[in-house]
Amino acid sequence: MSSLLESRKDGAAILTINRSLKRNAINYDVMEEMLEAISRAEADSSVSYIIVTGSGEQSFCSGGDVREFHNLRTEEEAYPMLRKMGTVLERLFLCKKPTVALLNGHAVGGGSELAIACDFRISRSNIQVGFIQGSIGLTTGWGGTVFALERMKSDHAMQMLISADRYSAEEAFEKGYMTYITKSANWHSEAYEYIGNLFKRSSPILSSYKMYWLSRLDQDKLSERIEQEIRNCARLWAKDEHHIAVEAFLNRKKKQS
Ligand SMILES: CC[C@H](C(=O)O)C(=O)SCCNC(=O)CCNC(=O)[C@H](O)C(C)(C)COP(=O)(O)OP(=O)(O)OC[C@H]1O[C@@H](n2cnc3c(N)ncnc32)[C@H](O)[C@@H]1OP(=O)(O)O
Repeated sequence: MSSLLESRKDGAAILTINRSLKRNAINYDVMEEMLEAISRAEADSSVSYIIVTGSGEQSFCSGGDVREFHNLRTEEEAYPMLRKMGTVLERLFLCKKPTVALLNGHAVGGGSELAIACDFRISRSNIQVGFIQGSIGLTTGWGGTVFALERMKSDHAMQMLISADRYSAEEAFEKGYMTYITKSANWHSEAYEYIGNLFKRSSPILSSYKMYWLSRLDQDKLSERIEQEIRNCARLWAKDEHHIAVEAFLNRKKKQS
C-alpha cells in the first residue's frame, strides 16, 4: 500500500500521507514518494497549486517515524535521514506553484515543519500544533526553523520553537502560524471551499505571485541555513537526552498497562 496518495481535483494536486495508524508519521517511503509527487505536480500544466494533507481524522503528520528511526544512534547515522527530508521540505518551500497544508489533525514535530514549509495552513479546530522536538532533546531538523522565521513574526516563531509546546489551532492562529480555521462541523467541505476561493484565479496569476514571493529570498543563503539546522539536529540526535526521550515514548503504553 502506497505511503503517499496522489490525486488531482479542480486544478489541485492533492498529496495525502497514508499512514494513519502511525498518525501519518514520515518514514523513508513517504520522503521518496513526496519528493517525486512534488516534482510531478510542478511539471503538470493541469496543476495550479498543491495541497498536502494526512489520511484519517486524527493526525496531519506526527513527524518522523520514531520507531523506524530509533535505530539511528549516532550523528553520522542521523544526518542522512534528516538531510533527505530537509531536501523534500526545501523543494516544497521553493515550489513555483502555491502550496497549502490542510491540517486534518495534529501537526507535531516534523509534521509542524511540513506544514510551515507550505505557503498556507488551513486547519480544522481541536488539533495540536507544535514544534515539539525540544521535548525529546532535538531542535527542528528538516528546515522548520528556517521556514517559520521566513513566514512568521520572529518572536512568535521563536516562542513556538524554543517552548516546544503543543498549541491549539486557535493559539497557533494568534501566533500567525495558521491561515484559517474551519468553524463548521463539516470542516472538510468548508476547508475545500476556502481553498477553492483562495486559488480561484488562473494558474499564471497564482504562479506569478509565488514567483514574486520567491524572488525576495536569497536561495543560496536559505540552503546554507537549512544545512546548518540539519547538521546541528544530527549532533543533538546522538545525545542521551534524545534517545531516552524516544524510549520513553515507545514504552509509554507498557507503563500505562
Ligand atoms: C526533525 C523531525 C523529527 C525527526 O523525527 O527527526 C521529529 O519529528 S521528532 C518528533 C517526533 N514525533 C513525536 O514525538 C510525536 C509523537 N506522537 C504524538 O505526540 C501523538 O502520537 C499524537 C499527538 C501525534 C497522536 O496522539 P494519539 O493519542 O492520537 O495517538 P497515539 O499517541 O496513541 O499513537 C497512535 C499510534 O501512532 C503511533 N505514532 C504516533 N506518532 C508517531 C511517530 N512520530 N512515529 C511513529 N509512530 C507514531 C503510536 O506509536 C501509536 O502506535 P502503536 O503501534 O499503537 O503504539
